[in-house]
Amino acid sequence: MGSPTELTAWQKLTEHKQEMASVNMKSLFAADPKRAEKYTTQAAGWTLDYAKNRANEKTLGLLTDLVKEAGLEKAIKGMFSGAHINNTEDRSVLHIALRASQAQDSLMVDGVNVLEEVRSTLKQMEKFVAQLHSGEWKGYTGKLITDVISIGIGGSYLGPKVVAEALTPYEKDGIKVHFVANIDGSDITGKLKLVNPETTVFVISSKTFGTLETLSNANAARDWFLSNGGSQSDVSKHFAAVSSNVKKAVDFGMAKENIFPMWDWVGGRYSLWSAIGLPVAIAVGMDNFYELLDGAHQMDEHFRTAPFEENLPVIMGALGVWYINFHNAQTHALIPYDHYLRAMPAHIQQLDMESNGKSTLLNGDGVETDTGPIIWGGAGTNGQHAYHQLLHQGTRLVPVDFIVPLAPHNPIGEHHAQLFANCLSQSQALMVGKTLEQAQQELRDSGSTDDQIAAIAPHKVIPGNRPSNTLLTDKMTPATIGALIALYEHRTFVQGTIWGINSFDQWGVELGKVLGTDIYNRLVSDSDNSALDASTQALIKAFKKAQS
Ligand SMILES: O=P(O)(O)OC[C@H]1O[C@](O)(CO)[C@@H](O)[C@@H]1O
Repeated sequence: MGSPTELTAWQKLTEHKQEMASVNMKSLFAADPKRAEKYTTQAAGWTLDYAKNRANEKTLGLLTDLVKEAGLEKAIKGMFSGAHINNTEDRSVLHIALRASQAQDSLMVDGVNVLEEVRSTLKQMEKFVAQLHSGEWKGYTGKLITDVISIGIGGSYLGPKVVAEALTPYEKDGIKVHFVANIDGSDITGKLKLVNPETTVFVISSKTFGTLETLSNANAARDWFLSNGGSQSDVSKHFAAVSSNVKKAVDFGMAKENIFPMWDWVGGRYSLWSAIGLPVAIAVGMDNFYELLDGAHQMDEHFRTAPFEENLPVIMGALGVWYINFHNAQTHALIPYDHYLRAMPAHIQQLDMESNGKSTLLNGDGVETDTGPIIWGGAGTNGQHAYHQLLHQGTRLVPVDFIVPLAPHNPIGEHHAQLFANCLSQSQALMVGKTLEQAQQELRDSGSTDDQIAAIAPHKVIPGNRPSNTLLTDKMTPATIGALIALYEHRTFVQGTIWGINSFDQWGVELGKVLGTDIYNRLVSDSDNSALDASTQALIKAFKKAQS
């Protein structure tokens, strides 16, 4: 596909944007008492209320036309059948296979039934998790394992970390799971201070087993283990790996049976459902891990089969494009009103920005439109006392997704009712805003003079008409969290398909890696740096001076 600007629906949306310029969401609600009902839809334990958007029936009709014209139906079929939709790496994109239903027994990709591989890996995980929790697996001095440190970065870290944190209420007793990612030595140093080498297992998660940060941290962990009582022959009792590079993991000292496979058809940022999710399974048990997979599968089935007009990832993806490309929204905020889900925006940020931060169309031409937005956010209500000011009165349009459960995990006092009320009040305030007349009246009612009203009222005006979605679920469970993350995975794919880009490669990351190695070599040698730019030369000099 070429540029989406060539699509008829895109051109109609450009015109339609002008028609909508004077339409306020408040008037859309006033004109249609059924608006909330009409623009609410459900799937996999989630209700999406998308009524607070700058959209009417025509907008939504045109957005549906757009996804159809962009070939989403074919793209979905391609993904679910294992076609090589990652064209630049000539790979299938099959995170959906990692959570396929047990009722499906084959998914043939390039002559291999990938479901057999997935299921045998799940069995291997089951065994490993059971051995750790039952106490059958012991450390080198015969003590029970109390801590697992997962070492990985990017997709081999964020997804599992965020989900493990989100599932805190489901943690099994006995084993504490920690995560290390950063090459900054403070990360691993801090975690090693918490644990005992006799009772700690390290899981090294790296699809390639070649990532600088992960290997450096894995080596530091092994050195620490060896210098604190462990011997080389004990390494296999304390280190496991998740990787598609078995040879490198064996060379490190892992026993073959403690190496969990990965496949090139799973992208890093989509890999938490594979053995990369092992730390999650250890933290919450395989039963909950299976629930997580099942929730994601429910969303997959919804995405695959529901009409686009009722399809959550399609609606959210298309509305996102409406704001990014037709309203110049540069960012999109995710605000979970759930303490355990507070790190979710970071995972979706990685998922979306590594996927859709692209400037080249599938056919190799440059894009003519904006693509993936900056994804950001954080937990409500904390953000209300920080960045929400910009959401309400700043100059930028920031579409928001509010995510909130109906029931809390920790019902104390009025906390949950207050949390829920705050969530609703934010989406309401973003939509209704405050007019100058309202601000003036408020000041008048509180006894302000005319001069004071004239000076202060303009500052109290809140433009309103700012869009948001609300995602509601009964409770944050493994299944609903699985479905939620799958929803965002598919939303990303919908948008990538509309823009005509490949959401599944990440060539941009490579340049930083290559230059990082080059500069590291310069820091630790007497190389001639005169060909480098003056700024980089000076910074290298500063580092070397500090070491001398
Ligand atoms: O699992 P690996 O091979 O260590 O890679 C880690 C991460 O690095 C990235 O390539 C980005 O640098 C991610 O896509 C990936 O999840």
